[in-house]
Amino acid sequence: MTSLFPDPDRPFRLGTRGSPLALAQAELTIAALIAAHGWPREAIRIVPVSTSGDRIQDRPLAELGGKALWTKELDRALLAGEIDCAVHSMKDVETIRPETIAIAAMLPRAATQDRLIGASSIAAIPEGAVIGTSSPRRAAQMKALRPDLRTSLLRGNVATRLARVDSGDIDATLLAAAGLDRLGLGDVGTTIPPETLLPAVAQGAVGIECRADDAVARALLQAIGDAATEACVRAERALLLALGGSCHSPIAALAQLEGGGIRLRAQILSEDGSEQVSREAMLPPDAPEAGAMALGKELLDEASPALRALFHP
Ligand SMILES: NCc1[nH]cc(CCC(=O)O)c1CC(=O)O
Repeated sequence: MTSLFPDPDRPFRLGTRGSPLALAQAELTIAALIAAHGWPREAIRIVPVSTSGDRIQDRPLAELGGKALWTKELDRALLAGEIDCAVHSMKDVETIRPETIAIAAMLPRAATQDRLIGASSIAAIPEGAVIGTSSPRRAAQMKALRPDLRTSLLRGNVATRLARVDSGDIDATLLAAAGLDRLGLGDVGTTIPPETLLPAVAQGAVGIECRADDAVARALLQAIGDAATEACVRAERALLLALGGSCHSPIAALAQLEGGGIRLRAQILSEDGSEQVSREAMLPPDAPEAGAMALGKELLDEASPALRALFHP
């Protein structure tokens, strides 16, 4: 299609949070756009946008209002026409987006697993040790596997979290392998397989949003979208929607292409890990949403009333 870009006077403005991980994800997006469209680097300008999630570090995300903390300032800049697209970790993007904003593309998914920092395996974590995490999923999963462990709130960017383990403030933590890899920390920590720790919805996926009515940006971004990633993340997000979709409740899910279908594994847990329900389903890759939502309902049907009460479908 014909487009305004590249035009040195009108670069494609790419909005991103300013954290090192967000900037690394912005650079991956820029590399994909350059490769797809043959643009010079100057055709794209990074516009850093500070979000409430970046500014408030001392309280759990769930308490502060959830994932909107990562998106609302970027949404505003997008809708105000200050940026042409916004790059996000899909894990941090709310399940229900404004109708005026479209998820135009997702980059090929990176590693989906968590890595354990501070011990060589979950079994090797000392008795009674403190796991730093701000994720209800990780806290519940660790307590399910090791009821002797305690958890303490750990927020901040990846470097801050690693430093808290190094300083001995906490004994161990879990971080997304994707984030560590993107920061050049591929050798940090032990990768835990999904059979042991099922990851968060959309972990490892980078999504790029634009205004829903911006056909030019949408087409430019669609060229860098990875269909397999988009189908799998759509399935995981539909499951999250059926469960009431928030980061307040311990929910884990992983969709992967397998033998021409999508295999969706899902788990919900009580906050202390004492109860967990796991289910999986094979879904059609072209329309996984209905089956994913049905799987979410199955999980809730199987849960005790106390566990079900954590969710708001
Ligand atoms: N909630 C923070 C967040 N959002 C996305 C990632 C990692 C990158 C990804 O999952 O794609 C992280 C850090 C972490 O969980 O270790």
